Amino acid sequence: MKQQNNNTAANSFPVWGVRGGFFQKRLALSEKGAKDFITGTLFTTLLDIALMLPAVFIFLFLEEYLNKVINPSSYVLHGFWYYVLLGIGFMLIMFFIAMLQYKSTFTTIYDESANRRISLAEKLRKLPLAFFGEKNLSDLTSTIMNDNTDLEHTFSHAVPQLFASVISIVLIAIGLFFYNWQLSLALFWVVPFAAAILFISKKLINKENKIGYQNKRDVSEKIQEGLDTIQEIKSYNQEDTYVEELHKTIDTYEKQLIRGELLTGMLVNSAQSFLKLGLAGVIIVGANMVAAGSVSLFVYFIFLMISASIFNPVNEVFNNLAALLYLNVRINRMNEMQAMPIQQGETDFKPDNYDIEFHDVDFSYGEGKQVLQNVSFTAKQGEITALVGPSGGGKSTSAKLAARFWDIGKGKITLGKQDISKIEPETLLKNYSVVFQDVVLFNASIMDNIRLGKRNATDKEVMRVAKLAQCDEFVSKMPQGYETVIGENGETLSGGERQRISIARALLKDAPIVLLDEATASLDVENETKIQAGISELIRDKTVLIIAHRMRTVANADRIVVLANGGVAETGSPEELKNQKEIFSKMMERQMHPIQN
Ligand SMILES: Nc1ncnc2c1ncn2[C@@H]1O[C@H](COP(=O)(O)OP(=O)(O)OP(=O)(O)O)[C@@H](O)[C@H]1O
Repeated sequence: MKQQNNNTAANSFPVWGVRGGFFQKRLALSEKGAKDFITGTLFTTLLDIALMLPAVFIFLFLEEYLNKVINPSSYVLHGFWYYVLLGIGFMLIMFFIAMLQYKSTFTTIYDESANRRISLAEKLRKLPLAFFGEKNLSDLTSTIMNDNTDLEHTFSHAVPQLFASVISIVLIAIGLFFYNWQLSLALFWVVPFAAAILFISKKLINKENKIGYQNKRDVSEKIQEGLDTIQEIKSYNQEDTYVEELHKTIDTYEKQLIRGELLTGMLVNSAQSFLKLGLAGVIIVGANMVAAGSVSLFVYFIFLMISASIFNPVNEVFNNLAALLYLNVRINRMNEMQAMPIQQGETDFKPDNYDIEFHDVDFSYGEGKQVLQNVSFTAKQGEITALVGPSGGGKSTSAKLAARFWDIGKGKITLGKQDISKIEPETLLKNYSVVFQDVVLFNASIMDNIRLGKRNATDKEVMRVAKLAQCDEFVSKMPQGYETVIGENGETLSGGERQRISIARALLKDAPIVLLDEATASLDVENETKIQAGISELIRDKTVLIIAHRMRTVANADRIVVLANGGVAETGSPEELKNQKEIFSKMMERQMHPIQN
């Protein structure tokens, strides 16, 4: 069974070409979100039109009663209570439309925003590790959290209002032109000019927005960098330099913000002021028409009332103009993330055996230098294969490639004769227990941290593997034993304790392939010896790929692969390689007699 295409996998984000597809693509909405957006816009339009009801009420009332004052013999059809009921009716209509508009824009937008965040997080989960090497993590968090929060605001306030004000003004304008085209012309002549001001200024504001967005990201990256490297900053007395750089970055952002606000404010104010000329037009033209007797005082009065409030929704749009123009920048960022290619493959994977074979593998990280070249070796099931060699030779890279953390450039890596690049990464990784030197722990209890290896493991199972991994010794000294919470990334533990938890986790997972990359490097010799029993259980009958700088750790391996300068320099049993007197034997010598060397 082939894994679903990335675009359809998570909450249909975004599926082009279906109904509402235009809004989906343009506004980075889900299929449901696009439909909700259309409903929200319709209700906002209805509300904008309903806001004219007080004017309609006054129109109807005055038409009847003013007529009576001017012409006492005229007949009054409706009494006082009719107008009381009509007023209440209009108020109820406005109330219900406002309620529906609120629900269809605000409530649904927050649902959509939650879905969008989940969808982006889901996408991130599926991206290859290569992606995270190239991207700044604070930038990704900022896209998922901050950009989405800003979009929430823009989608609930500005975007439906933008569409609604255009639709409602066109509809009201058509009605008014039929009623009195001269006064309507006096009111609406300003619209094309105000639109032109905005259209022309859009480019300017967009340019400022782009710079402002980049500056904002620079600030959050700088803060993140400071937090990540706080230890180094303190130990090398770099506080002043860091604070100075942070000041500079914030200063640039602040200046840009002020420049952007001034520009937007200036352009928006000129467009808003221009719209006011519509009311002035009605006052002047209407007064002349009343004087000439071509329009009644009453119609003039009604037009004045409508003119005073008809552009209110547009002003609301103008007030959110910067956010509206920012929309594109943010949506492009999200679409960019959604469009990133993910690793795909078969989800139905049942190999005959668990031999890992590298066939002429070439690999480089991104555009950088070639890290592996023509690497070929086999790690057999039931055997321990040790990768050794000088630092930077490509050992960790090979171990990670064996689990498809990255995809290779040339050649092939197979597991049980099946090409791993054709197997869906999560399916593949179910077959691996991995212990790296950089252990990642969660701010949870020790029990839960170990249970990560097998979610449904009982407490008894967890304790058994914890004992094998020599966790008992330090856990028994903790206040709540296995229930002790170990802080963010296990900050309350030593390096060796963290590694033991990681080994217990791998023991619990009990997968057929075991990758141990400097898994015991942080342990002292005594603890490493004690833990060997646990490791022996972990690796029994499995395919084991082990990386260690300590030669005593790899001395019991069945096969040694020496990686140097990105290629396989030697391969054979430890005994064979010792006799060859090349890299491996020299490394052994050097560690056994460090002084002579
Ligand atoms: N994420 C990465 N992005 C770019 N280059 C990398 C990355 N990881 C490793 N490299 C480079 O790839 C080469 C091989 O690194 P690798 O970690 O595989 O070596 P190693 O043999 O495991 O070294 P060591 O014994 O020091 O751990 C090195 O030149 C290293 O700088």
